[in-house]
Amino acid sequence: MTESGGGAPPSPAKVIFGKYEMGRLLGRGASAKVYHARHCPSGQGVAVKVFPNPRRPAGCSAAGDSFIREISALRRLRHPHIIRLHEVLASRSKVYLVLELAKGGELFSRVEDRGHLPEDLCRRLFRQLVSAVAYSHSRGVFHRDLKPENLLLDEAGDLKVSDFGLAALRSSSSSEGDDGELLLHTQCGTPAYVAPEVLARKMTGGYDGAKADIWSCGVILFVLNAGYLPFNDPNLMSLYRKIYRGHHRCPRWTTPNLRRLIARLLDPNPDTRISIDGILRDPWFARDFDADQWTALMQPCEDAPDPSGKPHHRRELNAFDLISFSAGLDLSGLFEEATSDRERFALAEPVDTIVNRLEHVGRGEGLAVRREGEKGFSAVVEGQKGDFLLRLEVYRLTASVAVVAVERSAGAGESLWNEKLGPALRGPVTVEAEHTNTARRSLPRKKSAPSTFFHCHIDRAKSPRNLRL
Ligand SMILES: Nc1ncnc2c1ncn2[C@@H]1O[C@H](COP(=O)(O)OP(=O)(O)OP(=O)(O)O)[C@@H](O)[C@H]1O
Repeated sequence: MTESGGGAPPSPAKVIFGKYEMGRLLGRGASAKVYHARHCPSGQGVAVKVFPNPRRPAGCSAAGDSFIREISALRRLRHPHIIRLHEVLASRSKVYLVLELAKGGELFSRVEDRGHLPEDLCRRLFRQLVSAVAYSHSRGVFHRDLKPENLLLDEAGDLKVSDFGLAALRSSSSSEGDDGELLLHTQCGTPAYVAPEVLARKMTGGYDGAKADIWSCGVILFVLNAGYLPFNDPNLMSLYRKIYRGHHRCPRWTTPNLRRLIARLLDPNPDTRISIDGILRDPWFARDFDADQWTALMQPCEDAPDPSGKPHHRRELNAFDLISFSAGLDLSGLFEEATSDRERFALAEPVDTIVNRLEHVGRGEGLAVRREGEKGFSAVVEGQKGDFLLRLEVYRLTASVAVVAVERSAGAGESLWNEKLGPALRGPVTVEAEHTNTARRSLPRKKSAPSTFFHCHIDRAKSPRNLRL
């Protein structure tokens, strides 16, 4: 939702992480607030989406899940009509997504202002939307919350799809082209834009994320052309009934070809609903269509130099990887303050190297170090009389990156960790932040440690030139 009249900034000229000057509130949604900000070194305008601390149980719409989904989705996507994620920053209490700024605001406001849009403009925006959706699907990302409020505009009035907080991702292990196998079960989205099979998921045992997004594109096309929703009712059950039936009435100015395409998009049966390929062949969509431009738009964008002008050295791990590669691995501890008996941090080393070093140092101190566990590695360090001192769990994130979880007993365990094992394990290899020589991406060990415990940089990519539809 856009803030009318502009909200107050979080605090006057507040600069976060030493490089983003926070400005006015651009909008707020269920899970986050979005601020205008200026990247101080380059002066470039950005949008900073601020999520609260995700210390919460998993769920479809709450903030914790939402930002992980959004990061995971956006890191796969580089497309001129999808909002670009520049950087992820985190403090103990908040996660910040630094996003490309959409200077033109929400498409929704444009439709509200003008009542409805002329047919040629509908076609241009719809093509841009379909190109973004087709590209996302080809990269295994299903948006699941497509609606005009999530469609932003840039300065030139071109479309930018945003808010992937409800997206579903096909696991990278599944092969390309098996979209049909990704049957989803979670009911997400905004009722007026949600496909009938999503509402009926309990009966069908799942739905196809690609077909559900295509339905939402149909609702959006209808809204652009009509200026009102195809299915609307203050009573939710009546609304659902209208959606199941798929009955809609196009305004009188709708041309026959557009009417036919809308009917094929708003087909309540996902099996007979038009596919992306069908849309490309549709006469209304295909009018003056440039197939070469389309093909180019489906290619991932190339990388571009860092906006700060510094050479960018891509590292194997950054905070962003920590979050988005963490499926199945509980990294919630990374967002909690370290306590005196427990902490977690990441190391840019293979699991085996870490455990070997732990054994080496531990034995040098006359301690027993036992390896155990199958999930990742657990190493238990015991004192000479067999009393428990430390438990370390070392999880593999990538071949050369691991997360270490430490639990220690009070007294001897704590001093052993602080004075010997901790420094020996962390050594000089703790993952360092991009653009800073001193900051470390490990959790702070002591209360005096800075509140920023990691940040990362995400490659910016060039938009292919002349590829706007
Ligand atoms: N990149 C951006 N550039 C400009 N404005 C933006 C940007 N991203 C978001 N906004 C504004 O902030 C509002 C809220 O953002 P967004 O929809 O991403 O938040 P959310 O909490 O994920 O929403 P939801 O309630 O749909 O989950 C948007 O509707 C839009 O007005």
